[in-house]
Amino acid sequence: MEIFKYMKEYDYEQLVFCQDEESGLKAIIAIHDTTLGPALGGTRMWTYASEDEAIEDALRLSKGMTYKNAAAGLNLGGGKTVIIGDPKTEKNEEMFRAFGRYIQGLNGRYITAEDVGTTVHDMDTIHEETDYVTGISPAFGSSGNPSPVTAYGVYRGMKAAAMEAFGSDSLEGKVIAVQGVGNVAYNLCKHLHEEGAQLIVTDINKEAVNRAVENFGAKAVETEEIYAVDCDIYAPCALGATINDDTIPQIKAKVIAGAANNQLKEARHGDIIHEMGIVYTPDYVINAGGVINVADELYGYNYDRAMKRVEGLYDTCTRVFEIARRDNIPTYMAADRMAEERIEKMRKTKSTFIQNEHHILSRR
Ligand SMILES: NC(=O)c1ccc[n+]([C@@H]2O[C@H](COP(=O)([O-])OP(=O)(O)OC[C@H]3O[C@@H](n4cnc5c(N)ncnc54)[C@H](O)[C@@H]3O)[C@@H](O)[C@H]2O)c1
Ligand SMILES: CC(C)C[C@H](N)C(=O)O
Repeated sequence: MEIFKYMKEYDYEQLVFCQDEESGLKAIIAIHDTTLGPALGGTRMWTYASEDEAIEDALRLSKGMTYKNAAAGLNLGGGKTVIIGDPKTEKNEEMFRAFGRYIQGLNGRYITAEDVGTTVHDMDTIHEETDYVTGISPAFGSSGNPSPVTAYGVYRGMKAAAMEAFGSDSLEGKVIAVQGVGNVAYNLCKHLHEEGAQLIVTDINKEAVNRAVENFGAKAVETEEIYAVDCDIYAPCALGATINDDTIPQIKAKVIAGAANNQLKEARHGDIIHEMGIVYTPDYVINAGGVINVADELYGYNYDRAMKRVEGLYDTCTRVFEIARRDNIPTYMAADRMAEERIEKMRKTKSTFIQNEHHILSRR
């Protein structure tokens, strides 16, 4: 992989490789853009097939966080970490302590939180070494596990999408196909079940499926069957790239709205589903609840304030649909436009010189 070429193409600021032999830490922190503020984004632990795959994931996910934070109206830039390893068997305390020291070394340019493969407990361990970590235990006055809040945001965004597609935001009686019923999607299913939606679920983890079947009366299908089921809404809540050349021809849903990051395998897949008349709720807009929640910790965490902001994702999604209609473009492009406009405006404002008294002239 030609790293600098890739970084230049998408204007990345910094890539940090962190290694600690004793604990087995191999981490990559990617900082995409800090125009709006310090880069905030979670730490993913995953069994990557190669180092290139890990680097690419860190880069892609950190850029996603720049757009997510900008679209959510947060004064934060985008960053992300990937740790190479199996989160089930290769974690240890020293690893997260060593990683915490690397974060501390960035002196606030990057703030972390949970992502796939990491937990509140891991964030607490990082916190032993640095304050630049969110999503730690509520006992520290923090916001804890972001997943239930992400789920609430996805639920709100899904209602906005239903309004756009069906003319009503009620999800009662709607058939919703949920792919992956992990931390976020389990909580999402709860909201959907309470509103009277009918759920079809799948997961590679049978226990997760059984939980949704038992608690929410969901119908279970095999993992490869989920795309083709008869449903109103498809909710991708596992990993990315599930909207692709193979799956699109199978999809019967009129709405795609889910928690997963990087749902479109390539941008052109967003064009194809747009032409098919599917209302696609851009991933980084609808799944911003978790980051909105952890970002509130920067001001002294207040649950009600954070939830009110997450509730507003309904309006943010509606705004994206409006821009898409106004400019006659797919929704993924409308979301990018919204985020980029905000960053560009701030970039221009920041070009104004501010006396920061850092040089000697201001003191003589
Ligand atoms: N947790 C958050 O607050 C948050 C915030 C924003 C975005 N996201 C994104 O949402 C998605 C889900 O996050 P999570 O925290 O619930 O993760 P999770 O690991 O708890 O859940 C993911 C689930 O998907 C299942 N899965 C994996 N591959 C699958 C496949 N091929 N088919 C079906 N199921 C499969 C897993 O078994 C697991 O149960 C991720 O893409 C994550 O990046 C999460
Ligand atoms: C900061 C987090 C809660 C990050 C979350 N994993 C996301 O992708 O938005």
